[in-house]
This record gives sequence, structure tokens and C-alpha cells, in this order.
Amino acid sequence: MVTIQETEINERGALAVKRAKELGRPILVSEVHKIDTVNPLAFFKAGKERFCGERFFWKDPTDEIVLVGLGISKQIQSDQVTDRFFHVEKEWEKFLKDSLIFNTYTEIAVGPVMFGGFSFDPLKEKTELWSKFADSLFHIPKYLLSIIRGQAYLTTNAICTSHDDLSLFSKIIEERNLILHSITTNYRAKSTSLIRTNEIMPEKWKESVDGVVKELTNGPLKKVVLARELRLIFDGQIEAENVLDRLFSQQQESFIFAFESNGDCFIGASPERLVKKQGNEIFSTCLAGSISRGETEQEDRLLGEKLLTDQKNLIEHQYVVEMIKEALEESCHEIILPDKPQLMKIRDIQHLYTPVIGKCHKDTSLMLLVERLHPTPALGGLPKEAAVEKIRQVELLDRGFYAAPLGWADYRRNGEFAVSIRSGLLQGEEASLFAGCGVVADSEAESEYLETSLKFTPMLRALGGK
Ligand SMILES: C=C(O[C@H]1C=CC=C(C(=O)O)[C@@H]1O)C(=O)O
Ligand SMILES: [Mg+2]
Repeated sequence: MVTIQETEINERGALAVKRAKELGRPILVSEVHKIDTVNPLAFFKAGKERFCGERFFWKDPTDEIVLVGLGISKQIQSDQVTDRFFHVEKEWEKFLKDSLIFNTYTEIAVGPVMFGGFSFDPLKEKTELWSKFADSLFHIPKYLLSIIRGQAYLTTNAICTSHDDLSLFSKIIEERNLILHSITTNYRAKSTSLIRTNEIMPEKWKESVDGVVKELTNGPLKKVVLARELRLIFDGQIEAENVLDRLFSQQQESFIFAFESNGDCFIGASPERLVKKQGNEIFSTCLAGSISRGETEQEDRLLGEKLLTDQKNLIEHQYVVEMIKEALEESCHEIILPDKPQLMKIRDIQHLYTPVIGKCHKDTSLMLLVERLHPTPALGGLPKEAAVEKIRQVELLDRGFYAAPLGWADYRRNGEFAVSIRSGLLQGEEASLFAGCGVVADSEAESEYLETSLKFTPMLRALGGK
């Protein structure tokens, strides 16, 4: 059982009340405790009763950083189009100003952390599908479990207003203890069965690929990523816990995420990092170009070799490398990337992969990097603006948060965003899955269609439909 020694809370609480009164506005009080190791999925489940709809989950592919948030102490949300990344950054800094943070640890991603993301294209006409997610949406949780290189920390965040007194803190301690005492690895959510799969306009989608290929041959556009949707219907409410459990065991090489908002849950297992910033160190990923895994080791190797020499896929990949290099050069004084792609093999698919590392200039912020990078030609196309415009015109899908930056930022300017592909939106008894592919001049609609089908596999399996 996880316990926390309460020794200083009264002192800290009194300080917080005093500061909120002096400033005449609410302030954040945050305290961090090192705790015994906790199973992150069990912690997520322990929040179900109290915080269902207000939770998030994050795990990076190396298991270095696992984050689970319960409850919302503050929400940063907006549908602002211009400067949307900087708007979030400003709101985050404003929220942190004058806060009281009791954190004696130097690890990243402990203490106040915001988690969330952005829509792919705020100018795309919105449909009902994504009505529960604003174009920019971040949550600062009430309770954050951070497991950093195997060490567990619990951050408690509270908003203290000028009208509060110490009873606020005794309520928080009570709630925190209830959560900690209800962590169990025996929790089982109800399971559901898939009853129908509805592929959304596959023929029209192929026509849109053909149309774009024609333009790529003649015009200034070089690449456009086109995505499509699979709608699944179940015989009962889909439990995010079950999907997370399965992603956790089936997709260990990927970022695993879940983000609940107003009853819906955006969830997935993405192999693609957009950017990580730790101090002035930057990590990014070029991931584009795909082929299936083989049934046998030999077939798998041959498929990998084919991908490494396939001109269509190499071009598709190279556009991403060029753009990311250019985008990071502006903010970094050192960038290292191999001159040839390697293979990234994940359970259902292999990709061309070029890792990028760099050192950024002193004042570079995480959101500046996100702004420069999103969308890379692995999700949007090349040239960036023209490709996004083309997607806006021809794509049949409201992408919402799919293919967009999703991740976290801590109060010390570190953070990481993945690109939220291989994902789906859970909505009660239904789910939408999303998959896209890089269309270049040499693309063929049928093979791009099959590539997107392959990309649905991880989420389909996690939902019990494979
Ligand atoms: C857009 C997706 O994948 C991107 C990432 C890797 C490979 C891709 C490709 O080969 O087309 C895509 O650019 C998706 O999975 O929905
Ligand atoms: Mg492709």
C-alpha cells in the first residue's frame, strides 16, 4: 500500500492561503512526494470512479517516462487559430506565476505538468466527431503519478483562492489517501464485443488519392498525407482501461497515450516522436515509408531490405528528413542525423526511420519547436502550407487530434510531444480509428489503401477486433 507522511501540509497550506489573499487571486500549490513503485495502469484505474473523463495516460517507448493524471485542477483550452502554440505556452506560464511548488527532486516531468495537445488543423471545418476537444486542450491534473526511470513520484496540485482556508488541504489529503488506498492490480473492467465495422467511403478515398497523385505530377506540391476513418460499433460501453491494458502489452515499442475529455477518450500507440526537449537537448524523429512485417524471419528481413531500397518510400521519407532538418536548424546550433534511414520494426509494420538529435539555443521553447515542426511531411506534406490546404479541401475526415502533437510539458521547460497516429477516439459504444499515408507522385491508390488498412491493425487488435 502506498502511503505519504503528512508533516508539512499545514505550514504549506497556511503559506498558500496567505499568498492567495495577498495577490487577491487563485494560486497553484503543488507538492511532490517520492512514493513506492505503483503500477501505472492500476493508478489510472484507481481514478475511474472519481475522475472518469478527467484522466490521462502517457508512456514513452523506452519506459523512461510514464505519466498518469487524475482529475483536472486547471484546463487550458482555446480554439484560437493564430499563434495557438504560443497562446498555450503563455497561459501555462501565467498559471505557474506566483505558484508555490514544493519539489525537492530534479527529475523531469515531476511537479506541475500539463498534458494535452492540439488539433491537426484548426481551420478545418469541425464535425460532431471532435466536439469534446477544443483545438488546443491541456489539463493540469489534481494528482500526477510520474514514474521516471523506475522511480515513482506523486504530485498533488491544488488551486487555492483568497476565500480558502486550511480545510481545503485536509480535504485534499483525504481524497489523496482514498486514491492511494484503492490502487489494486485486481481491477477488471467490463469487456465488450465488436459487432460492426464501418469503413468510411473507401472508394471515394481512393479517388482522392488518384486526384492528388495527378496534382503531384504536375504542380508545386510534392507530397500530401491522406487519412481515412474506420468506425466500430460495440455491444456495450468501451472501457478505456481495457484498451490501455492491451496497448500496454501489445505495443511496447510505441508511445502509449490516453486523453479523456468530456466523456470521450482519445487513445493510441504511436511510434512517432515529434519532439522531446530536455534542458537544451532536442530529440526528433523522421518516420515515413512503410511495409508489412513478414510471417517468417526471412520474409521479414527481405521486406525490410525491399523498403530500404524502394524509391517511392525513400522519397516519401526524404521529404520528412529535409523538412525536419530545416525546421530545427533555425533553433539549434548542433544537429546530428544519419545520412541514410534505418528500419523501425514494430509489431505490425516496418518504417523507414531517421532519428534526429540536436542542441537548441538557450531561449528556445518547446512550443516554438512544436510550431516549427507541426505538421511534418509525415502527417501533412510538402510544401507544408499548400499540403495542409489540400488536405483541408479533399480529405473526407475531420482529423481532430489525430496526426497532431500530443504530450506533456513540465514547469521547468522540458517536455515531449508524440504525433498521435495509430489512434482512435472512444465514444461510448462506438470508436473511430484513423490512419493515413504519404501520397507522392509514384503512389498507387490501391497500395496506399492497403497501407492504411495495415495501420489500423494495432488499434483494432487492442479493441478486440482482430
Ligand atoms: C500518417 C500515418 O503514418 C505516417 C507515419 C509513418 C509512415 C507513414 C507512411 O509511410 O505513409 C506516414 O507518413 C498514420 O499511421 O496514420
Ligand atoms: Mg507510406
